[in-house]
Amino acid sequence: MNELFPIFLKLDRLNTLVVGGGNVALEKASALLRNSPGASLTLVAPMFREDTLVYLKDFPQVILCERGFEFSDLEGRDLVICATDNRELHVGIKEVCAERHLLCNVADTPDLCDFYLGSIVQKGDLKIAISTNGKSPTLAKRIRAFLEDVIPEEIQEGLEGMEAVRKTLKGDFQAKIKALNELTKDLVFRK
Ligand SMILES: C[C@@]1(CC(=O)O)C2=NC(=C\c3[nH]c(c(CCC(=O)O)c3CC(=O)O)Cc3[nH]c(c(CC(=O)O)c3CCC(=O)O)/C=C3\N/C(=C\2)[C@@H](CCC(=O)O)[C@]3(C)CC(=O)O)/[C@H]1CCC(=O)O
Ligand SMILES: NC(=O)c1ccc[n+]([C@@H]2O[C@H](COP(=O)([O-])OP(=O)(O)OC[C@H]3O[C@@H](n4cnc5c(N)ncnc54)[C@H](O)[C@@H]3O)[C@@H](O)[C@H]2O)c1
Repeated sequence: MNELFPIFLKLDRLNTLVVGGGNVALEKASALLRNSPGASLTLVAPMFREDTLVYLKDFPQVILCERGFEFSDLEGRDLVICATDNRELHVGIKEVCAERHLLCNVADTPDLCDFYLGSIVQKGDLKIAISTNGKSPTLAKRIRAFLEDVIPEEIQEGLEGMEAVRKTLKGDFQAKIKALNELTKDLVFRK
């Protein structure tokens, strides 16, 4: 059984640190920024790969610190993602994060993670997060691609229609739920 609990974070209100500036750091930072372009994000690394620098150019709020990680970098953070090539450093950072009740993800190291990144399907306002409980990120990627393909773009119109209706509904909470269930009961998605 997958016992992970998914939540949807407002990353523009949280302060996230990515330790590392190479391929894996780019993968994790781009996963965050693809979903939350306004994410408040800092990367610290003595070396930033060209690809990372090019990608991050489009996100002026992202702060780059070109030096080795220091424990003071953890001050004021809400989330930390370790993505360097130094495992001992990751173990040390994870330890201090635990002491400070800071949520920490160590890329590709499930044992050290408080949370995993998921595979994310996005269609307008609809977002679906997929987890395989760490069993197979590749399968998660395949399922994402499948869902992206079968969920129609028109889902956004449906969502906007429902939003408009729910704003106009009068009556008590139970009556609203009944009306909304009635409205959506025959909804079938076809491509
Ligand atoms: C979803 C996604 C999010 C993201 O990172 O953005 C993500 N990994 C992605 C891709 C991917 N990662 C890897 C491959 C190579 C093929 C393969 O191994 O399958 C591919 C596929 C590819 O790149 O094509 C390597 C890998 N990953 C982990 C390990 C360690 C281990 O399993 O022990 C190793 C071996 C490293 C090594 O060999 O040394 C571990 C984790 N990777 C997770 C997330 C978490 C579990 C998510 C879940 O429950 O499914 C978890 C536990 C922790 C974390 O990192 O958060 C993103 C897909 C985005 C998308 O396209 O939709
Ligand atoms: N590239 C991949 O897709 C991949 C896949 C599986 C596993 N890995 C493993 O993941 C690790 C990272 O891979 P990568 O390709 O991102 O490497 P990389 O060389 O591109 O990046 C490593 C980053 O870590 C930074 N770093 C090193 N010491 C640091 C410190 N003290 N403080 C802050 N940053 C520091 C470096 O400056 C660099 O930016 C490696 O151990 C690699 O074997 C990589």
